[in-house]
Amino acid sequence: MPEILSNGSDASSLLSQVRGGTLEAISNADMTYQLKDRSLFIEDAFIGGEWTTKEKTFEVWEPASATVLGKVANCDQDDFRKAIQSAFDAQPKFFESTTGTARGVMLRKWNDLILANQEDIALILCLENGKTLAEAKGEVAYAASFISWFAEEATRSYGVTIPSSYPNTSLSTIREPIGVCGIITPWNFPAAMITRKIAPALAAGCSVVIKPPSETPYTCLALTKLAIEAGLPPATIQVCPTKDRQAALELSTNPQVRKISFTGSTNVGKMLAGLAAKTLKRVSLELGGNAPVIVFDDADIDVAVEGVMFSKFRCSGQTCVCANRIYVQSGILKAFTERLVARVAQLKMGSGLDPTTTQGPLVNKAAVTKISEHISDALSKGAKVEFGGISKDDGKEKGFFCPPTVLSGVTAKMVVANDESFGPLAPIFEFGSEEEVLRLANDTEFGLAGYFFTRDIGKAHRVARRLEVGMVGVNTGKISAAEAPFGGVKESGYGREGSLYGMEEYQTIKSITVSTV
Ligand SMILES: NC(=O)c1ccc[n+]([C@@H]2O[C@H](COP(=O)([O-])OP(=O)(O)OC[C@H]3O[C@@H](n4cnc5c(N)ncnc54)[C@H](O)[C@@H]3O)[C@@H](O)[C@H]2O)c1
Ligand SMILES: O=CCCC(=O)O
Repeated sequence: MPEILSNGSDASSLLSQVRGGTLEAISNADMTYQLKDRSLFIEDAFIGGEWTTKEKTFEVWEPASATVLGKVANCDQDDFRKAIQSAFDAQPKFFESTTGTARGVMLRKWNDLILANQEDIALILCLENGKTLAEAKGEVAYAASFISWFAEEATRSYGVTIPSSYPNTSLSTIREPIGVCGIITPWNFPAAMITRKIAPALAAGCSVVIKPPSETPYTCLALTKLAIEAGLPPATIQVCPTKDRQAALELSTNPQVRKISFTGSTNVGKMLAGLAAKTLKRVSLELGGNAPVIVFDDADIDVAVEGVMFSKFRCSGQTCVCANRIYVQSGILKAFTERLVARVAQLKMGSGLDPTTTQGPLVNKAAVTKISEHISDALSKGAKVEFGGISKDDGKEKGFFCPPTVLSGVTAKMVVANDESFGPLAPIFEFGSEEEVLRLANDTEFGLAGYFFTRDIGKAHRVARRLEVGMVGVNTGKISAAEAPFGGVKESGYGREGSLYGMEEYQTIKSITVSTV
């Protein structure tokens, strides 16, 4: 196996300077990183418009050094109840006292403050999530793009007039905020998964109670501080970090919450939807994926390789829309595999703070173990390692590092064909015909994203329609943007985020019939 892990030890010495919530200055031989605004590193909950210190805390880890970064307030059920009550009281006042334009102005200001603090937020995000600083900066900009998008959409919340079948009667509709929204998000995009939900909720006039991921709560707390500075009424945003999952379930059961928006794993999503059904809450679910990438014989191989690199290795493979299965047609299998391996060999694993790193660590040890298990299972059933391999745990390296790996000869019988790896594992399957690959690609309970590469325009339209997914990339691995509807079909969930549809998820339609006599 080639030597990939080059600077894990640098990472650990570098990160050893920021233990225990003293995130002041981080430096190594080549660079000095410093939070310009130290007050963005917050360990409290935000309940009822107040920063709330808790005696009980939970540890947040740095994946790059496998050590504790700090300790954050661990909210209990009572905290959730208080937060929900406060959001419930604040919401009608917020909607009635603001126009869509006024909410848009606040959101715009929040967007501007986030961009003004992009470097600080990216540093916090990089430390708690592990992704590279460059990716973290990209995520902060991506997160802000949802806020600026919904700042505009806030002014475009239209009703319709409907010709009434009754004489002398006018019939029209208005859109109203659904009420208090419970927001539960994962660690892989600590900023963007939150803004993609709360920007449309606030634009619609809702209030929100957020349970940020316990692995990455700091980014959410920094964003919240800036939201309040931007003028959003404090009680419209409540943040309850917790490691107590039972306490967080209050969001799914409390009748004052009218909507749950969840991004995360399919099993947890199903459980939350079941609980929310008891009080008939509206639910949006952005769940797991098992994205196929299909490379047809007629594809431009370089374009396909770059598309796979982006889709597979973004956030070290920990993206719900990441390529999970790479189907390559027989005629170009050898050429594609060689070029993909050459590109993967250029990746460099290490601390996200090192500017030469392209692949940060995975979120925790369990994530690394899962990839090792997928590789072992595939090898035991006949797959071959083209690059990388099982992560060596020789005790020398700290951090949850996992080498980027390419496997060939992968088949539908292997675990990786059916289970989301959520890591830097690129398994290559060979296929013969379009019909065969569509059957294989759709043979999964998931349906989030799918990608394919071809230069045949007829095939492009045909295959895009036949893939059973919510989002398709044709000749590209880049499909995410504020203006693009984001969401899945089948067990990847329901509801759409971003785009012209995103705000509808947080609104109800009221019809008003007026007799004009
Ligand atoms: N479709 C999408 O848009 C999208 C985006 C990102 C991640 N994901 C999916 O998320 C998964 C990875 O994220 P994860 O491991 O953090 O998922 P997860 O389901 O374990 O956790 C997601 C969130 O739910 C909380 N949670 C977990 N169990 C809970 C419980 N019993 N009660 C209340 N809250 C609970 C977590 O603390 C976290 O905040 C992957 O499957 C990935 O595909 C989907
Ligand atoms: O991981 C899921 C979300 C990533 C994205 O928005 O592209």
